[in-house]
Amino acid sequence: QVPTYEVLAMAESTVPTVTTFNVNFDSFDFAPRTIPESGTILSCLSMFEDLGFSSRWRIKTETLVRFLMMVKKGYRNPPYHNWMHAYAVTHFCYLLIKNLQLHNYLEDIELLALFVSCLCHDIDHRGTTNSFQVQSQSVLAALYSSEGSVMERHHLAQSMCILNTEGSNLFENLSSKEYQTVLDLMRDIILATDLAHHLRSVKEQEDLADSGNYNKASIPNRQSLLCLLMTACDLSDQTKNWHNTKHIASLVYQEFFSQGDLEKALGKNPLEMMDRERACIPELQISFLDNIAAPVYKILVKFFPEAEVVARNVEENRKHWVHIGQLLKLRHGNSTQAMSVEQ
Ligand SMILES: Cc1nc2ccc(C(=O)NCC(C)C)cc2n2c(-c3cc(OC(C)(C)C)ccc3Cl)nnc12
Ligand SMILES: [Mg+2]
Ligand SMILES: [Zn+2]
Repeated sequence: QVPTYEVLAMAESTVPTVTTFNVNFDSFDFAPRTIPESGTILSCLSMFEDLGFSSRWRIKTETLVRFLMMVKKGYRNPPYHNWMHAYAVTHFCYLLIKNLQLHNYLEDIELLALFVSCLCHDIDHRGTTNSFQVQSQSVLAALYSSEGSVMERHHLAQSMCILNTEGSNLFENLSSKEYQTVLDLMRDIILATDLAHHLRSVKEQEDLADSGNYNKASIPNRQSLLCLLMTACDLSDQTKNWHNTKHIASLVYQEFFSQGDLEKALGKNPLEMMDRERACIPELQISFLDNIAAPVYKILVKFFPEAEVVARNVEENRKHWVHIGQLLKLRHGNSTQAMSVEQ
């Protein structure tokens, strides 16, 4: 945790330009997890600058640095749902804004809300699912289970606390109307990161893309697109090279299997994907790509053909999983023992 004044000193002297980190920083092929965690705060600073948010919304560098440090500190350290996930998700949002002329589809304040939501969307995640909160009768379930989206409501509440803290309120110079709007948008966007919400909304997003009738003047159209873009950011590790994708799978299953261990200890039967005795990772990843990830990027490409490369990368990664699945079958017969991800 670099102390604020050091980051400030660095920031005040030169907020590094985005390409200071890597000339490829604004390309869909760039893997943000190659940035060391120690450089992520400054990298977020440079993304705010580069997107023109700091000047457009009169965000003081000092306030922005404090906000970023509070958000980063707000994340715990489970294998997957940690600060580096939030940073990678935020970087993909930066890529979308830089490469897809989103201002022709969304209002400026919606782009600000989307970008800040990416930073905050999983804050204080414990590495367990909504259903685990309910099963284990956690405090968060007691607070939010009647409304559903237990973890997402908590991520939102934590984000609001940071914005309400003196010195880290990013939106301090927005008008009261803008302020209310950006908070309402963050609520809709962060609640949209609940997988259950996504599965209910994806058909509508596909129909909108297929209709070719997207209308920037339509609030429901804009809301639908914002949810699609948020999910595309949340899953963006699947759009990078195989090395990245394989690494992410091992992080996700470390988290899932730990939850499965907890559920067994509670005398519950975990889902197969959470049970290290039963899960077959290649199979599970192929169905995750087919049923959840690939459809999101196919719809994205229908809206934005120039994003074609990300959908292609997802297909490439699927091929790798098929290959690994075949290798496993050859080596271990058809045993369904959970195998570490080889190669
Ligand atoms: C590599 C990778 N494998 C995954 C395998 C399975 C699942 C899973 O939840 N299956 C549940 C059954 C009922 C379908 C999620 C996986 N996953 C996510 C993810 C996405 C989420 O939700 C959004 C972003 C809205 C889609 C929420 C949480 C997570 Cl961990 N991120 N990366 C992964
Ligand atoms: Mg989440
Ligand atoms: Zn996430």
